[in-house]
Amino acid sequence: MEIIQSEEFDAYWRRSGAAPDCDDVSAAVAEIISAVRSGGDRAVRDFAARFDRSSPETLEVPSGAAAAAYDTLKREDPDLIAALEYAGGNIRRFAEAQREQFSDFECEISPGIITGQRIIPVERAAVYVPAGRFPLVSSVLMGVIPALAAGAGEVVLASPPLDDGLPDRRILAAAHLAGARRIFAAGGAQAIAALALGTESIPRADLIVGPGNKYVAAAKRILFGEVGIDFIAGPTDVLIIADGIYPDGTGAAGGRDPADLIAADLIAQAEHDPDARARALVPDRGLADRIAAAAARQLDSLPTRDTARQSLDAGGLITVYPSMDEAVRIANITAPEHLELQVRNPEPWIPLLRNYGSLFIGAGAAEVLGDYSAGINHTLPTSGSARFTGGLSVRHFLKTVTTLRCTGGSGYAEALDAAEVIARAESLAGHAASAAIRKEP
Ligand SMILES: NC(=O)c1ccc[n+]([C@@H]2O[C@H](COP(=O)([O-])OP(=O)(O)OC[C@H]3O[C@@H](n4cnc5c(N)ncnc54)[C@H](O)[C@@H]3O)[C@@H](O)[C@H]2O)c1
Ligand SMILES: [Zn+2]
Repeated sequence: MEIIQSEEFDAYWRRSGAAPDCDDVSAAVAEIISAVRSGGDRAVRDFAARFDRSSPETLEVPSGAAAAAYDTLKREDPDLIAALEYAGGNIRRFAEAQREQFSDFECEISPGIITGQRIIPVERAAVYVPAGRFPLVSSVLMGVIPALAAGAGEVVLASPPLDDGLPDRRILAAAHLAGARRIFAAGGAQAIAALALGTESIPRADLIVGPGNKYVAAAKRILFGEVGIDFIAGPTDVLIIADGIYPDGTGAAGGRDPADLIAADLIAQAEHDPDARARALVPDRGLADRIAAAAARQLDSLPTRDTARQSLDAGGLITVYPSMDEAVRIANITAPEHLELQVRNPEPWIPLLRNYGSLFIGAGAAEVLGDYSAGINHTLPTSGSARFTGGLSVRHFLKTVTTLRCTGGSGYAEALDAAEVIARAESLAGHAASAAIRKEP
């Protein structure tokens, strides 16, 4: 991990940017997309043979396989099924509460002019579930449950095939539990291309959501427009703003150095991917050194230490800030996917923080709860895209469309007059005539 002073931050950021450079994969991904466009299923299978653990003859998972995986797992690993059901319940309750915030309405904004909004769910939503490095069982729940809460017509899922030609059976079980209709054994850019364009056996989706590595992210970026996407949910990142003091003000939780807890949260991020970014903002160099030392210690016994080390070596950063105002400034520039506010008194800072996917308020609100079980969504904007979007929610599966009704009256006449005048200014005589012909003679 690198430790810098806050006055060095701006230069660091200009040099390194929000995320590792993914431009290097754009050309390769564009080729994958065009191969799938012309070759359909066969191209998907060819790429699977190159990049995945198997190349399944049949891309669609047979119906019944997900239910069977669920039944088997319920016997063999009942704790996992119970945990997924618990998490799914929280995710569903939150998604349903979000859905209630969207409503149809009509309002007469001027006599005879009635404008309206209608909320219409997308017809077919596809959820991508990553499984290159780790089978992200939780991503099934995070994608499928909000889609169903939104009322999407059909929810399908794609995830890379393992050795047996099927997605990880825990992913299948979770898909059954969450209610995905059809499942495809396809991964990476080829899966995104197939879902966006349609192939012989994979139906074309209206919207693709879900996280993925840089190949998945690049494919979503390129195909956006031909298909709807949620946003770029690429290699993950976290920023922890700490003051080294626990909420009880003692400076330690159960005698434990806060540095241990901060290091644990940084490592939990770094273990995802060498491209993951784990960063902290701390008030003094001593705490920064203790975090770096704690991270080194904790890594030793971690099974995922190789990936975590690569990530921390490449972009792990602790910045020492002189004041909370400066910490807030840096946090807003960083626009992290996850922002943890591990400070004694978080409240005053919350309104000043503007760019993040999810905010974790206080030392107890661990990011891992957001990842899995608390109910908020873990599919969040990365690469600084929290500057302009929040994370996955029911909103992504809903279209806010508008309606117009005209019932005559003074407002109607005024609107026709104004339309005619503006049309003439644009030299669009046909538009002007279309307004004029509706006027009272
Ligand atoms: N932003 C979020 O909300 C969020 C949440 C969870 C996970 N993530 C991220 O999801 C990612 C998961 O990545 P993953 O790799 O484990 O799984 P993945 O399923 O995203 O990617 C696996 C696929 O990558 C493709 N691939 C691998 N090497 C390739 C190559 N050289 N050329 C072309 N294609 C290639 C393969 O087709 C393979 O199927 C991580 O980066 C993680 O940080 C993000
Ligand atoms: Zn995580």
